[in-house]
Amino acid sequence: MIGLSTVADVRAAEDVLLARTPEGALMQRAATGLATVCLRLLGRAHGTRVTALVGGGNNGGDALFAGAHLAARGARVTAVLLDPGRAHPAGLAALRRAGGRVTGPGDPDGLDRADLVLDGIAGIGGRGGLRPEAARLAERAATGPGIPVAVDVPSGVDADTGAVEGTAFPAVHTVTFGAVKPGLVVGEGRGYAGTVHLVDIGLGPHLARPRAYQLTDDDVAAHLEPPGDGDDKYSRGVVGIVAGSATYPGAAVLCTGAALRTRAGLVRYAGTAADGVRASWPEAIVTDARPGDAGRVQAWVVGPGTGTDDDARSVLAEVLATDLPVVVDADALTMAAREPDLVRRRSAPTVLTPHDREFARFGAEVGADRIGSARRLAADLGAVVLLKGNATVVADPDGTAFVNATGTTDLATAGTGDVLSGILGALLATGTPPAETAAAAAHLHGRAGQAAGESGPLIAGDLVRRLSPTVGRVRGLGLRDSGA
Ligand SMILES: NC(=O)C1=CN([C@@H]2O[C@H](COP(=O)(O)OP(=O)(O)OC[C@H]3O[C@@H](n4cnc5c(N)ncnc54)[C@H](O)[C@@H]3O)[C@@H](O)[C@H]2O)[C@@H](O)CC1
Ligand SMILES: Nc1ncnc2c1ncn2[C@@H]1O[C@H](COP(=O)(O)OP(=O)(O)O)[C@@H](O)[C@H]1O
Ligand SMILES: [K+]
Repeated sequence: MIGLSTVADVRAAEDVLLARTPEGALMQRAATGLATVCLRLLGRAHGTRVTALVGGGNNGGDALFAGAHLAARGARVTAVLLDPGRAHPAGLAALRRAGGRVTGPGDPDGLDRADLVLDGIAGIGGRGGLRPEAARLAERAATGPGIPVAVDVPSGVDADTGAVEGTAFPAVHTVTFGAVKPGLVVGEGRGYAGTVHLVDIGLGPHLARPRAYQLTDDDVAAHLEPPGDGDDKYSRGVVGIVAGSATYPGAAVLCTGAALRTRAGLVRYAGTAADGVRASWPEAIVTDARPGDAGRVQAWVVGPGTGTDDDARSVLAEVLATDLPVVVDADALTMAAREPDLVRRRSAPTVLTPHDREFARFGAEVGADRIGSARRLAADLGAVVLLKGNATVVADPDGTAFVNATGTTDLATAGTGDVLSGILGALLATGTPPAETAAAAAHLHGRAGQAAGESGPLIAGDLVRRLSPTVGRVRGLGLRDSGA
């Protein structure tokens, strides 16, 4: 797992480390790591042009020292000082010694010819939307030819939430120090950070235990282990699907197929789209009776395409009255938002899987702080909330959160959510902790999306078709990651 550390946690760890290291040592580690990534991106230093946008804090100091490293290797480095009176003195001196040029914000000509632009305007000390002069430079960098590289955090991005007010520096690469900050991987910030490179400056042992994580293939592989010698079709959990309707059988077919393709132990289906499911998936055990008559299961998925009429409501209430884990998706979310106590009174795990509009039905818009919003709803309902989006967020009622690292915008197509709930139900039936399981499902779903999107636009059925090879691939990558 990759821990995502808040600004407060990074500051606290830095304080401990700063007291134990010679003055300036941490900034040297940061700047050396930054220059190393820049050299890799440029391919060579000699003859290249680098423009550093330099604010009045330590983030600007990092940019100046990295600029000095690059200048010492033959790059033509120009530092544009936003606040000349407050530019990091030692960094400025180092850059000058190495032959770098220094200008002010009125003379940022270098931006139009740069091979690489370093954004050292503001890092974790940045507050609110970029000031006009900084915003102008960020916008010019966006249209210029140079590779935009953010120092620690793209300026204008809130490092904790990913919120962006107005303009932010549109990085293609972000070189971040000590720990990945949540704002680099979630919400709008994710789009501004590009590829995140983590430079180890020795903070690790001093960092508080993170409350948010990204899962890796290695972590997800642990949720996808093949059956053991002693397993049979029942032993690793049976999932029950309540989805679709006579008018909308598609959701039932996608959800059931996704469950089968994720962990094909045994999948039961109960609902009014039984004929469609039978025709598509002879492997599933199908009934058009109520969930209680479907046979024993270890987890339920309820909601995709069920509608919200009285019958659908009574089926939802029946499923939520069980002591089994339940995934509440789509139409079931609309009904649960009207009667949240159906969820609150449960003691078994519940996972809600809203997109933004479904989330808002529970009383508040998602807003710019997606992790915070998911955490609030999870705590309010005592349920895991999987908030879908470009970077899906999972929040446990205890505050632990996960931000998904996989996926593609190709997933923005009808029915892909039905596939996610099928995957999630299948994994939840194994009895693993619900929040991490939900995060694993989102990860696998994203990987299937990436695989299906490789050859062009995808439709939801392509995800189901790609699931088996994707499970195999994630298992394999997991083995490789863990060094086996
Ligand atoms: N504390 C440490 O030991 C280390 C800090 N490091 C660097 O230091 C950074 C934190 O430094 P600081 O605390 O000095 O703060 P920053 O340099 O991140 O931010 C403060 C500067 O940003 C400007 N600023 C803030 N909001 C702005 C806005 N909306 N528009 C325009 N300008 C704005 C301020 O005027 C000030 O010049 C980290 O992000 C990292 O890059 C690294 O060198 C590693 C070691
Ligand atoms: N822009 C996007 N980038 C990445 N993933 C997206 C994007 N838009 C949607 N998705 C993903 O696609 C899925 C859509 O689910 P949902 O909205 O429930 O669709 P449906 O109800 O049609 O099945 C979710 O997993 C979501 O995270
Ligand atoms: K920055």
